[in-house]
Amino acid sequence: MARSGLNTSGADLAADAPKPKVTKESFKRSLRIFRFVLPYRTKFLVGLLMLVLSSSTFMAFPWVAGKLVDAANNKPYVLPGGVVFDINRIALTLFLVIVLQGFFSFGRVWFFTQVSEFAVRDLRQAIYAKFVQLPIPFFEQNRVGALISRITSDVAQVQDAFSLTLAELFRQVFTLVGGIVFIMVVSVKLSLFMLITFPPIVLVAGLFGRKIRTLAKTTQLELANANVIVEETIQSINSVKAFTNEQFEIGRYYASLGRAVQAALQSNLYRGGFISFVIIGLFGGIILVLWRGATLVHATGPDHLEIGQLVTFIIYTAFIGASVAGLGELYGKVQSILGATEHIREVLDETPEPTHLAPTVGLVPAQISGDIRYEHVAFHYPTRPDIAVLQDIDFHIKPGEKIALVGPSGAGKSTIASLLMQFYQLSGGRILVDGHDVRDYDLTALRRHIGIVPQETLLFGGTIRENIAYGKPTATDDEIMAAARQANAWQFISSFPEGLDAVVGDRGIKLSGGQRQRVAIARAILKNPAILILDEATSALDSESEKLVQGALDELLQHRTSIIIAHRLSTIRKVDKILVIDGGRIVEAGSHDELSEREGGLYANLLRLQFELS
Ligand SMILES: Nc1ncnc2c1ncn2[C@@H]1O[C@H](COP(=O)(O)OP(=O)(O)OP(=O)(O)O)[C@@H](O)[C@H]1O
Repeated sequence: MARSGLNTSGADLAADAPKPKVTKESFKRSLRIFRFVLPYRTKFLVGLLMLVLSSSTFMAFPWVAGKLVDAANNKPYVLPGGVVFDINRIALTLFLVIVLQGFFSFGRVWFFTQVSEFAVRDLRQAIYAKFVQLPIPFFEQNRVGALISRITSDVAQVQDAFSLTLAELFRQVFTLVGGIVFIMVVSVKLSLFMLITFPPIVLVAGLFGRKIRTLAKTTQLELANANVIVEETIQSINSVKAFTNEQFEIGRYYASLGRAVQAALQSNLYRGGFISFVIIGLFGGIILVLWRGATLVHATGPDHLEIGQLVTFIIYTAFIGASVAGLGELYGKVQSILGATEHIREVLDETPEPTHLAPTVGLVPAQISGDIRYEHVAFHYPTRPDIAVLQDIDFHIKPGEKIALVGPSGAGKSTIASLLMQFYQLSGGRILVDGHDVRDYDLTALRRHIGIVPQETLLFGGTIRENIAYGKPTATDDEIMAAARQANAWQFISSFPEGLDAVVGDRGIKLSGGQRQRVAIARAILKNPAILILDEATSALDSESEKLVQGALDELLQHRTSIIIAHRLSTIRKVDKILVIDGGRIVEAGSHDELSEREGGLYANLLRLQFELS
């Protein structure tokens, strides 16, 4: 059976590629993600206003606090109109400033989080819609874990950006610029002295930051590798147990975690160094400024500073220091966000299959009779361009006819069938349905007329009803029950206390293989397609279930053009034609009787082999 899709292994780490540098270009590209905010721009603007107001009141605090110290020093503040502000009034103003700040901060959080929740919902929706509409080769070229992290962790980063990081970035820049303006107003001399201490701090912090980012990237990559192990083993837990490889997997995971921890420890060493550097630099700077400020308070003449002014100055200096440190941290965050938006953008920019287009593109047949013609079809999988999987496949099935594809494993049987569904582009030849090239049909319209019962049915985690109705979401209960009866499934469904509402468990694991298959058959009966692809897998069932499934299949096959991928030759004696496939070519064609009598033929050989085995 062709692996119809998900790439759960392989080594595509492209999706976890290093984060982009914060360049003008990357910034511009990721700004495109802001189109998801556009529908909520009013709320966003109100949030922005609240942010400006809360940052402004925050900046007013040191200034008013300085005036309070001056008032305590018998120098009350006098407004230009002559109104005197004594200690009580200034303290009251200070309180008012804080209350306002609290209010504006609430507004900022309230509006920004609303915008981020809605925008992120839309973003997730857009990514998911894109995922389900992307062609199968996309899923073969990307790892499931990496794709899931697009919609989980990458989106979470963007959510952070919308709700917190942006506001934080703005607040820090505002504090930095505002702080510098305010200290200049208080004392140019002291400000210049203070600013001399900053460039070295910023420079060293920048170097530190770069090192931390490289190390953090390694940690993330190692962690992602460890997560892939968890994901793969959980998805294939049966194989892990069957091969008694629990210890091996535990060891593999432990080793991978060990590498992640090593990388994290090294990164944290630098991170710790960075923090202590910022503390020492910051406080060292404050002490220097205090010392210089104290001498200015002591001095007389034009350089003299009031104590209140010094207090104001020191608090602003602390603000400035904190915002520089904060900006250093934010740089890393902005970088992660740019990385995340880049990943998301890549998915959103992928070209989807032309399904569900409105208006439709191409032929939209209300009915099809099911005449199928493969004309010199050649094909290779996009992931393996050098290997010709099919060559010169040429056959015709008349409406209502049944053909069987037989041949050794890996011969290309499932691939032939999946090409009818247009899961992949042909590399040569063409396929006609009712005389028209399949590419001329509207993709959704054509697929609606084709049903498939796969070799191994994975059900969705809901109820049996939901799983059967997947073939026709508008089906009534009566239709669902009728389909279940025809598929020989009603007997076991009605034996469950919850009947159709019985939950099938993740991927249908609460049902047996035969039961799952009958649910899949009921689903196909409900869909009622003109063309049916049947990947026979009755070999996995015991003879009782096989009889039930076979009965259900006979019911399903009636009056439909059918392509049966046969594994057990005993089940296809009645088909109109058998095509024997070997190495991607049709090597024999004919009825069962014709082929079984052909001396030295592949079919006759396969038949003898199976007969001997049974
Ligand atoms: N998604 C895929 N990507 C790349 N190669 C694939 C893919 N699916 C199948 N192949 C390769 O194409 C060839 C034909 O596979 P296909 O599944 O069509 O064979 P099959 O005859 O149906 O086999 P089986 O009877 O074992 O189901 C094989 O060599 C297989 O390895």
